[in-house]
Amino acid sequence: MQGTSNHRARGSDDYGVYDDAKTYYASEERHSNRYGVRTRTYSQNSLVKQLERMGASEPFRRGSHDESTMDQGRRFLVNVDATLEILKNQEDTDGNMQITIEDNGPKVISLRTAASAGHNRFEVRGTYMLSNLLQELTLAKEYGRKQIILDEGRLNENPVDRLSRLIRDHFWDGLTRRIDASSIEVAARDPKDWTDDPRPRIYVPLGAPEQYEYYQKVAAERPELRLDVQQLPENITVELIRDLNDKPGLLAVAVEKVEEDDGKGNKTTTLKGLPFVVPGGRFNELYGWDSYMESLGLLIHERVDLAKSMVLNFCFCIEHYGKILNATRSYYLARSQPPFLTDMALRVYEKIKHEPDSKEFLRRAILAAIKEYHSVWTSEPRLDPVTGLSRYRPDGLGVPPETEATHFVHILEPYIKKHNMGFKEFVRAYNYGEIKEPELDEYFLHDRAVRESGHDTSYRLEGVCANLATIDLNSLLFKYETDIGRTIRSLFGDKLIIPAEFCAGTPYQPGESVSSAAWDRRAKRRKLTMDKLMWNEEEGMFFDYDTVKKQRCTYESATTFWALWAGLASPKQAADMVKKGLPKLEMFGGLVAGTEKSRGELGLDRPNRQWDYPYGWAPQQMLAWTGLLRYSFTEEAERLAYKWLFMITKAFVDFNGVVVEKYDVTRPIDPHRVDAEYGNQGLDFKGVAKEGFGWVNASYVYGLQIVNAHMRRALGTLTPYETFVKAIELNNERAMANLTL
Ligand SMILES: OC[C@H]1O[C@H](O[C@H]2O[C@H](CO)[C@@H](O)[C@H](O)[C@H]2O)[C@H](O)[C@@H](O)[C@@H]1O
Ligand SMILES: [Ca+2]
Repeated sequence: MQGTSNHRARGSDDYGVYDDAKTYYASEERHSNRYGVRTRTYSQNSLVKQLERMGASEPFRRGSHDESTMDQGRRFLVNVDATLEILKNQEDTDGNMQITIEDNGPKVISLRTAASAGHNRFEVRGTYMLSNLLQELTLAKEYGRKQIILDEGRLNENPVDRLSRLIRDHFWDGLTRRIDASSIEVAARDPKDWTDDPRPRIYVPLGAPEQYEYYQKVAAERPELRLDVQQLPENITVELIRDLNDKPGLLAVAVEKVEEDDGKGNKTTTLKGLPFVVPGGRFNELYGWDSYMESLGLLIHERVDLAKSMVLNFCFCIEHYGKILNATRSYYLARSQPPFLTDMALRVYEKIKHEPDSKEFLRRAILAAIKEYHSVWTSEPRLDPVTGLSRYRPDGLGVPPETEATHFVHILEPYIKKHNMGFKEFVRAYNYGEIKEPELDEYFLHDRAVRESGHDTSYRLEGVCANLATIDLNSLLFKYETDIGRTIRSLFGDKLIIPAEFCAGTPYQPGESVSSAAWDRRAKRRKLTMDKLMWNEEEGMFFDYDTVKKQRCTYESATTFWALWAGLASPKQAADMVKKGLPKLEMFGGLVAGTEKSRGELGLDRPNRQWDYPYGWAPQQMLAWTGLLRYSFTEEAERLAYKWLFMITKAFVDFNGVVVEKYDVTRPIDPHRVDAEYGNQGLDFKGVAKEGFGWVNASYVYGLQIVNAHMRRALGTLTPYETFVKAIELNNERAMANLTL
């Protein structure tokens, strides 16, 4: 993988400068040699790798200069607590437990060198090195170290390498959850819980009796957890979901049976949760489209098992809850999120196809996707029967409880005044139908749809979303149709039998066989309808279609590029999008969610929305890069990826390793500062960031695969895109002049 090319391999007889924190700081031996005079004995394997990284070619010969060339640089002898104290008092001048370009300290600290047994000192300078020192010492302290021998390489590491390494070695693990006795405490925690007694609670579907029994046992054996185990009834109605809001809880997902040894040689069978990656911040459950984006990064980092188990968790959700949920909490039971299951399953399959059960894995995922396609996305209320296109339009009752407390204040205030009630009192009376307000019903119908769209919230969708056949959703469904058709044809002999358990909500009878032709027809029909109703050649963009007003919308959104990702656009449409659409949406840090013109004026009564200008989101970037590459717009894909990666890397360097949920792509200095809705997730850490944010982590490793090697190097030296381009042009001119033809 590109991202680790200049990192040292780990050998059992060797200390790697870039070892993960546990390996680095938990090793007694590494830090006990007070003078840092290590006799490096390189394993043959790590030696070969080291030489490869230095650009030497085989056959390698160990010459006399090897030891010095392989010297990893200076090492420091650091007293952890005392140095942390100095950093805190001297360098963290705004006291936020981070060292950033906004701190006004002297930006220099002198450390004792290990080779001199602490007699000599060396100065560590600048925000980046000092903040890395703070991060390293915070980790060292967590591992109980009082004194360490610290490699300078961990302080001045190329930032692209450092961030890639942190994502690979730390962030994925920090975001991984599984639901079973081993970790239910962490998995059940919900920072969004609004009740007075936010205790861990798990809801188990009726079709998973073993899990119900298992969690009851866990609750009985570990009363200190206060785990509340509830079984869901078969029929999950909107009234039930509303009633569960008094007792919100986690929803059970897939488990596997494993053998457990009780330590006395007795073997028993128990359940083990299939792991999944959560987005981060306040989002501590399995999400729909975040998981897809995360899987793109996980697959690059060879965490195939994790991506595979997320697909299996989605199959479980479709089988037991009828859909891939917005996320796995009781209050999300009625709504879904943008569907990506077929692409996710096919990417995992590509990685595991040599394994004996891989075909079965894919069959189950495709059957689940077929069920989801029919019963969720192409059934009413989501289906618009007139156009045959689909809309985000989930059922539900009342005010979504999981948003931040103040979110609906400005909407509800006039009604609260009218009924002369307090906020909570009004919300309850409205939710339970004691107060009828049809206008509010309409508002919340669209609000739920906005949240199902994943683009919560945006003026593109507010007050209208449930009526819109959006370009995003219909591109995704086109992708489902083409993926399903192609898979049935190429991998299942053009004949897929639908078992009884996948029939509910679909037009199929148990045992019926499905061929690719029907799926090809569906895709063709959708494309023709979308061309007719959504494409605007003059603007070079696809737009949403309002199925009630029967007109094309005008909001310019980055979702137009989803048509490229799905392969729905014609080559001419793709070229038009690049020529006319792209310039409207391309900013300093990559693609913006929508144009400023489309968002419109903001004011006291019209606050900004996080999925509008000037914010940029990882999924928009990733889908656009992939789509552009699909149509051979390599230069554009590379440029957009560079801009996004540059922005993330710069914020990472200047702001103590920060990686956040979304960025203000028009803000070169501090793009991580977002003052919209619930602010930004991923900012709130002390000393060292442990998780980043799921889809941004993924976009970083995925983007590094899109840019070329030149660009990657330029990113490592924080070269702005314009400077990089000028340097390339100059180089090209020189090369041209030197051409002797
Ligand atoms: O709690 C407010 C809203 O939060 C979620 O939406 C945002 O975070 C999700 C997780 O990263 C992401 O999938 C979504 O696109 C974001 O807008 C949640 O999905 C919403 O339903 C919820 O109301
Ligand atoms: Ca600070």
